[in-house]
Amino acid sequence: MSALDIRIPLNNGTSIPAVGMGTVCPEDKKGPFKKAIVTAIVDAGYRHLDTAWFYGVEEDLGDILQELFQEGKIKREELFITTKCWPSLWNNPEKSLNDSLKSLKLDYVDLFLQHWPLTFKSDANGQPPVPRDDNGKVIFDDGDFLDTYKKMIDIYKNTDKVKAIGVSNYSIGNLERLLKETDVVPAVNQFELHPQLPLQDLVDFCQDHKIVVEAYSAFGSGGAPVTKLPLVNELAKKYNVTPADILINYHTVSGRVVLPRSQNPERIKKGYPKVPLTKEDLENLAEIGELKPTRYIKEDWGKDIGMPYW
Ligand SMILES: NC(=O)C1=CN([C@@H]2O[C@H](COP(=O)(O)OP(=O)(O)OC[C@H]3O[C@@H](n4cnc5c(N)ncnc54)[C@H](OP(=O)(O)O)[C@@H]3O)[C@@H](O)[C@H]2O)C=CC1
Ligand SMILES: O=C1O[C@H](CO)[C@@H](O)[C@@H]1O
Repeated sequence: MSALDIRIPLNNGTSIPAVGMGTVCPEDKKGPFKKAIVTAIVDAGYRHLDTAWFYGVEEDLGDILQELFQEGKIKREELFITTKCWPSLWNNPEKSLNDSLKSLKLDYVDLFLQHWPLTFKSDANGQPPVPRDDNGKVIFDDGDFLDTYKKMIDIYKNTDKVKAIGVSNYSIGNLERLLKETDVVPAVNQFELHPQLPLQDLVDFCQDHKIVVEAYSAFGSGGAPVTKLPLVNELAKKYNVTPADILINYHTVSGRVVLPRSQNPERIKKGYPKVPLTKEDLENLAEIGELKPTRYIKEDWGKDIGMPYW
């Protein structure tokens, strides 16, 4: 039984595979990228890819997908593909989406996210992606971050380019504003989440409003520090699985999506078995972060968005 086979219903009547392959690709891993994606889809059975305009991988990903489609290894409709609008294109999400579709060589994505509730002051092509002044400080635009989501609603309602829309890195306060001022509840909210950062209030808020939670950096990002926690390793021994399996199931047994990244074909091929974590296991895991919250992705532009423990 594989966690890769679990699907979670979305509030637009479709569903999403609970485990999605993360596609952030460090510069030194660009070589193994193709092998990683092909292994994920063909050998491991991943059906969900999480990418973004910002990641700089969409052109390569598009080439890889075309090859797989042409070889008959997978069909477009069997895949769930997410992309995201970066804050440097906050006032033109349609351009962000069109750029992504062109690079990915796709007609539509299954999910289009606002990457951050932020506005950067960049040019009409979204360059530079992160504008900074001479002191290195991020240059924000004076627009309203919610305008991006409002324009995404227009795309959702008036085109066939996206099956669902959602948000990422939205705090409770940002979601409250969105729910008050717009008429499309985001299908998902994607944010950092793992036993060292359980964010139970935000998770509950999302689930109460039928917004599926997507966990990013579930291993703690580069070097996978969360896999090294003693309790995670004890549970791995108890269930005869790997620490990574425990961290994936921490989300999937709770009805959440999780987006692991790996460039290691052996790890990818193995996939993730279902692990019957108990309520007590989940509470003990979350207690780690309740006692000592630890966030691994602490981009300087994110410190004022209202997310706890920045
Ligand atoms: N919306 C947003 O703002 C953000 C979204 N994301 C999304 O989430 C995805 C994942 O998050 P990310 O921060 O990239 O990284 P992860 O938390 O998934 O960690 C990746 C690291 O874990 C290692 N790893 C993978 N599998 C295992 C394993 N079985 N055992 C031990 N180590 C392992 C990888 O090494 P190796 O390659 O050698 O296996 C790599 O060093 C991103 O790719 C992106 O799609 C991420 C950050 C922000
Ligand atoms: O999605 C994202 O990935 C990077 C970090 O890996 C982060 O800045 C961005 O939101």
